[in-house]
Parts: sequence; C-alpha cells; structure tokens
Amino acid sequence: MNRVVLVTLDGLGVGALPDADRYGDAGADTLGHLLSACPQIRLPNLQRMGLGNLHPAGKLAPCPQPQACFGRMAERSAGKDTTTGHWELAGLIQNRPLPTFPHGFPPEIIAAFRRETGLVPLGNVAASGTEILVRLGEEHLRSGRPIVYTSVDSVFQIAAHEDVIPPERLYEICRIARRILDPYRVGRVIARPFVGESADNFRRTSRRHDFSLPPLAPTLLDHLVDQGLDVVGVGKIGDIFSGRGLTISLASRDNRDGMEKILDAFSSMRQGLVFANLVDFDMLYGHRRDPVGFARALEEFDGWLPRIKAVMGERDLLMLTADHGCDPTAPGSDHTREYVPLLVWSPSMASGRDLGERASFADVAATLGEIFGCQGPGAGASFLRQLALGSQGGSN
Ligand SMILES: O=P(O)(O)O[C@H]1O[C@H](CO)[C@@H](O)[C@H]1O
Ligand SMILES: [Mn+2]
Ligand SMILES: [Mn+2]
Repeated sequence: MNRVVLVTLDGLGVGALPDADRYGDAGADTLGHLLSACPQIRLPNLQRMGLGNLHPAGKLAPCPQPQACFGRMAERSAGKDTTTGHWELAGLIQNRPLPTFPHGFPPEIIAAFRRETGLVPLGNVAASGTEILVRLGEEHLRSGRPIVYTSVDSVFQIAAHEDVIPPERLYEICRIARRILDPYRVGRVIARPFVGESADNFRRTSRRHDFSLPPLAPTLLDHLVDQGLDVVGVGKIGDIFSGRGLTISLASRDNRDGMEKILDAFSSMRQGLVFANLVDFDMLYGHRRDPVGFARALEEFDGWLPRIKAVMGERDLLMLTADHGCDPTAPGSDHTREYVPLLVWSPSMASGRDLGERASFADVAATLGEIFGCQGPGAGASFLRQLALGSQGGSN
C-alpha cells in the first residue's frame, strides 16, 4: 500500500459496550439515537460502504453488497476520552485510566497553579463548558480570574474571555498548567477562549487549544516515522499525540476545513498515513446534545466521501472509525462508552467482508503496521488478511 487515510469521526459510537453500565452509559448508542431523532437523515455513501451492516439496531438499512469491509471495535483501555481512544487506535492500550477529578482538583494542584501563574482560578468544579460560562462568566469579566473546570474526562479546562486574557496568554497559562499536571498524568489541558458581553450571549471561539500528555510509550505513528514514511495529522491529531510521530500537523477550523486538508495532504503524499480527526461531531453536537446537528454534520461528511474515493488509486486505502461515543440523547454532556465503527475501503481489496466485533481499537494499529511492514507497538490483531482479494475473508 502507498497511502492510507484514517479518519476519526469524533464521538460517533455505534452502541454500548458490555461494560457501559460501569461508566453510567448503559443503552448508549450515538448513531442509533441520532437516526431515531432525525429519521430524515440520508447517508447514501456511508450506507453503501456498510454503515447499516455494522450497526446492529437496524435503524439504517444494511446494504446487500457493501463496497467496504465493515465491523465494530471495542475499546480495551479503561476510559472513554479522546486521548485514550486515539492512543488505542495507534496501538497503545491503557489499563490504568487517566485520572479524573469529579470533585475538582486537589488543593496542591490549585496552589501550584496560583503560585506559578499568579492567578486565582474561579470554579474548580466538574461542569459543562457552556453552562459554566453562564454561571461564572460575568464574575470572570469583573475579576479577571480564569475559570478552571473539568468533566468526566481527564481534562483541566481553562476558560477566559478573549479581551480579559488574550488567547496567546491563555495558551501560556495552559503550558504552565501542563507542566504542573504531567506528573499526575492528566490527559489534557484545554484552553477555552470565549467572547460576548454577558451571560446570555457568551460563546466559545475556535481558538480552543488542547495540550495533551505525551503518549506514555511509542505509538504506531512513531514507528512509521522511524521507517521514513510521511505521517500527516489533520485537526486535533497533533494535539492528541503531543506532536509525536507526525511529520506534518495541519490544524483545522472545523469539519469542512478538515475534509479539505485531508484531500490536500493526501494528494501531496507519496507513501504514508493521513490521520485526521473531525471534531465537530463531538464538540458542537455530541456534547451539546444536539442530535439534529450531529445528523447534518454526518450528512455533510457523507457528501464528501465520493471526493476522497475519486482520488484514491489501487494502492491506497480509506479507513473510517471513531474514538468513543458521545450520544446526543444521553443525560448530561459527556462521552459515552461505546463500540466504534470500522469501515475499510480500497479499490484493490475485498469488499463486503464482515470484519466482526474486534476486541480492541488497536486492531487498526496492527493492520496499519502490517500494511507498512513495520512491527508497531505490538497490541491488537491485524485484519489485513481478511481484506485481501482471493482470501477467504469471513468474520473473526
Ligand atoms: O463541556 P465542554 O467544555 O465542551 O467539555 C467537553 O470537552 C472536553 C474535551 O473534549 C470533554 O471532556 C467534555 O467535557
Ligand atoms: Mn473525541
Ligand atoms: Mn469530547
């Protein structure tokens, strides 16, 4: 294979994992519930690839002869956050969950933050990022104190009005927080700039920036780069891997921009991987519990698929998946512990094969490792053999 495009549709879960109840997510089903909430949704290209075949709830009619090979993957790591999900896709399984702080950060962390930034934070609670602006945004405007909050994920989020703490200064504060939080293994520090005059019109801007814990061991991406291949990260990938294992990182403004950047990166690459994250599904619709917005974003992605397929040759491969669920009909505003979809298409490979229920997202890393002839981190089981024309295929 020459080129692989791997796209994470952020938050597009396809049904609760067997252990979802331990995460408070029994019955979650991002795709199923957004299809029910939005029956007029049309996803002809995803459906032709086999999205209806891999989703057991039967809400999207299965295609008799899907163009892609299809399956679902379970998350083996303990967690349901973006970092954990992407690291597992890249072959890193974490048995020990990244720490969460449902009751706020302990005094020693807040004391270090005060000491090293000279700022006394507001908040220090678990909250929805939009609700906390309604609650504390005006006090922040009056006092200049940044708002620190978290969620069920391992995140230290810092919200600040762009006129009170300009984004560049906010990023600097986040870097300080990142250094403080590395020894605690906190997954991400996230800058959350916002604008507006009062509680009824505060809104967050696209200058959000994530500062991730570096991967705790080499990932498949590091191995590919060591082998001299191009590895281009699009969207949040650069943040999620802390820049590791990437030859180029292209930030994106939104899904639409991300899809254009995938096409650009793909057409200027000779051999390697384009790894893209499309975050709008999760950030704008999943967390905000907006199934209609989620469905429209999926329709837009569906409409883009023929463009990427049209430029892919015999020796190229497209893989679609997700990093966790974010059911827009679930209570609260957090991620949901779900299976993720797996759709794999290449002009020169088998179509319509059922790749079954995979035990780990790391099967993606194992397969990519085999495709590019490198060992990788060793986790996961490759499904490359099942994609080969002439082989028996079948489910695992
Ligand atoms: O409510 P907001 O601020 O969007 O936070 C969400 O965004 C964080 C990072 O994706 C998640 O942990 C989730 O809680
Ligand atoms: Mn995510
Ligand atoms: Mn999220």
